[in-house]
Amino acid sequence: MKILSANQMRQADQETIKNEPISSLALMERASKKAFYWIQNYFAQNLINTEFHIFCGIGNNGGDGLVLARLLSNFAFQINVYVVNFSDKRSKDFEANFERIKEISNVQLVELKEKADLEKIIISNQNNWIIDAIFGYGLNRVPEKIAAKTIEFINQSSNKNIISIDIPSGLFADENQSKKQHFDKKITIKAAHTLTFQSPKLSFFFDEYSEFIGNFDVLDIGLDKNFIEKLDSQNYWLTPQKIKQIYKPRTRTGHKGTFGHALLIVGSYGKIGAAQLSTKAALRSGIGLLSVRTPKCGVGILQTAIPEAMVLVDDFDQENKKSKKKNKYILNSFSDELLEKIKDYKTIGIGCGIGTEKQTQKLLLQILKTIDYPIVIDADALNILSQNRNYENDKQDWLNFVPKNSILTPHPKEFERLFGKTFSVEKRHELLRDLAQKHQFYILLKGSFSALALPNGDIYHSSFGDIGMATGGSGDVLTGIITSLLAQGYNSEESLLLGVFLHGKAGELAAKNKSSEAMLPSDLIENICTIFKLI
Ligand SMILES: NC(=O)C1=CN([C@@H]2O[C@H](COP(=O)(O)OP(=O)(O)OC[C@H]3O[C@@H](n4cnc5c(N)ncnc54)[C@H](O)[C@@H]3O)[C@@H](O)[C@H]2O)[C@@H](O)CC1
Ligand SMILES: [K+]
Repeated sequence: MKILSANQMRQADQETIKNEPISSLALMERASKKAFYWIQNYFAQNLINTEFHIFCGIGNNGGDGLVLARLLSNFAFQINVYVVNFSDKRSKDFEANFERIKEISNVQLVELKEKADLEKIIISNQNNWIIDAIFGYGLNRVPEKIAAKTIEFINQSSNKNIISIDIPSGLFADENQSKKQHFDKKITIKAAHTLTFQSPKLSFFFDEYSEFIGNFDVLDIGLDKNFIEKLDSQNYWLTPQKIKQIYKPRTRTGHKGTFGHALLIVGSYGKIGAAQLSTKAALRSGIGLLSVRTPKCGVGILQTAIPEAMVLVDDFDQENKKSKKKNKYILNSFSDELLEKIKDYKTIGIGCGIGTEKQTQKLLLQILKTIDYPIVIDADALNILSQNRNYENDKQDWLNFVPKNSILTPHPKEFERLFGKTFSVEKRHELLRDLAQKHQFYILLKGSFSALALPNGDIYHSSFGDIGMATGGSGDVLTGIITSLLAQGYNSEESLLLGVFLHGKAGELAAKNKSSEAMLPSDLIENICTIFKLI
C-alpha cells in the first residue's frame, strides 16, 4: 500500500470532495465514523462503562474528535470534551461540529486556554480513556503554549489508555512537513493505539517514533482510489495483499529440482547454532535441495541435527597445498574444484556466524569473484565487506564485487559499519534508498520496523514482527528463509518481501503462543508452516 505524505493526503481529501462529490463536512463524518466503529468493536460490551476524555484541537483533527464525541455519547455514560484553543483560526468543519456538540446533554464541554485550566481535569484510571484529536497531519511546527501544556499533561497523567486520531499529536507525518524541525519527545502524545486515515504516515515506520504510535490501524475512509493510484510515492507499506500477489502456490507436478538448490555458507566454532538455524529455516521455507558449507567441527553436528541438509565436505580431507593454515574451526577458502562447483547453485546465503578471520575473508572474496547470480549477504559477511571498503579505489572496494540484485540484510549497527553514520532516522532512510539505487542491491535494514530498499528507489516498510524477535539467532532464520525463496525461483524483490513477511508473522505467532519473553528463534522456524497456510 502506498504511503502518502501529508500534502498528498490533503490533495486526496480535496479530490475526493470534488469528484465523489461529497462535502468536507460529510467526509469528516465518514472518517470519524470509521474511528467510532473501531472503538465500538474494541470496547464491545464495556463501551457503556467507559468514560472518555476527548482532547480536540481547533482544526479538522479536532473536528474529528468532536464527531467522535457525538457518536460515542449515544453509548457511553459520560463524555468529556476539552477544546485546546491553540489559535483563533477554528476550521469551518470544526465550527459546524462544535455547534452540534453543545446540544448533547451527557457531553461535558471544557475550553482550555491556559495551564490553570488543565489543573481542574480529573482522569481516573479505571475505565477512563483519553482520545487525542489535537493535531493531525496539519501539524507544521513544534506545539507551544496551551497545546504543549496539554500534551505534557496527558503524557504525565498516570492513565496510559490513549487513542490518537490520525497521528499522535506532536509527531510530524513526514519530514517535509516538519520543515526539518526536530520534533520534541516531551511534546508528543504517547498513544497506545493510533487510528490513522486511509494511509499510514511515513513517520510510523521509524523505530525511533514507535513508542508514540503504539499499535496502529489504517482505516479506509474511501478517498478517491483513482487519484491515489496516480500519486507518486517511493514508500510502501508491506501488506498481506501484496504477499498474496507474490506467493506462487505449488502444482502437483513439481520435483525437488523444481524448487532449486542453494548453498548456505555458515557457522564457525561456537557458532554452529547459527548454521543450524539458517539451515532449518531454509528447509522449512520450501527449498528443493540444500547444501551447507560449515567448518569441519560443525559437520557432525549439522548432519545429526538436520538430516535433510547435505553438507559440503569435498575438500576437507585433501591436502590443500595453497593454504597451510587450514583450520577445522573456521571457514577456509575453497579449493579450485569446489569453487568451480558453486557456479551451478541457484543462489548462496552467506554470513551467519562465520566470523571475520582472514581465511574466511578470503573465502568471501573468492565467492564474490566467482559467481554472477544474486546472493544473500548477512551478519559477518557484511562485517567483512565493511572491513574491505575502499572509498578511493572502486576496484578495491569489495562492495563493488557483490553481484547485482543481491540482498544485503544489515541491522542498524552493521548498516553503520558498512555505509557510515547518519544523524537522523530520516537521513538513514535517504542513504538506504541512494545505496540501493547506486549499487543495484536490495537492502533490508532490520529493526522493529524493517525498511526494504529496492534498486528502483522504492522502500517497502514492514510492520510485521514482535519485540521477542530482538534476540540472537532471529537474523539467521531470516537469511535461511530468503535464500530458500531465491532458490525456488522467486526473484530478489519477491524473496525479500515474502521472506520478511514469513519471518515477521512467524514471530507474531510465536509471541502469541509463548510470550515475547520466552519465544525462541527456533519457534519462528516451526511457525513458518502455519504462516504459509495463511497466505
Ligand atoms: N476533509 C478533510 O480534509 C479531512 C481531514 N481529516 C482530518 O483533518 C486532519 C488535518 O486537519 P487540518 O489540516 O485542519 O490540520 P490539523 O487539525 O492537524 O491542525 C490544525 C491547524 O493547526 C495549525 N498548526 C499546525 N501546527 C501548529 C502548531 N504547532 N501550533 C499551532 N497551530 C498549528 C495549522 O494551521 C493546521 O491547519 C487530519 O489529520 C484528519 O484528522 C479527516 O476528517 C478526514 C477528512
Ligand atoms: K491526533
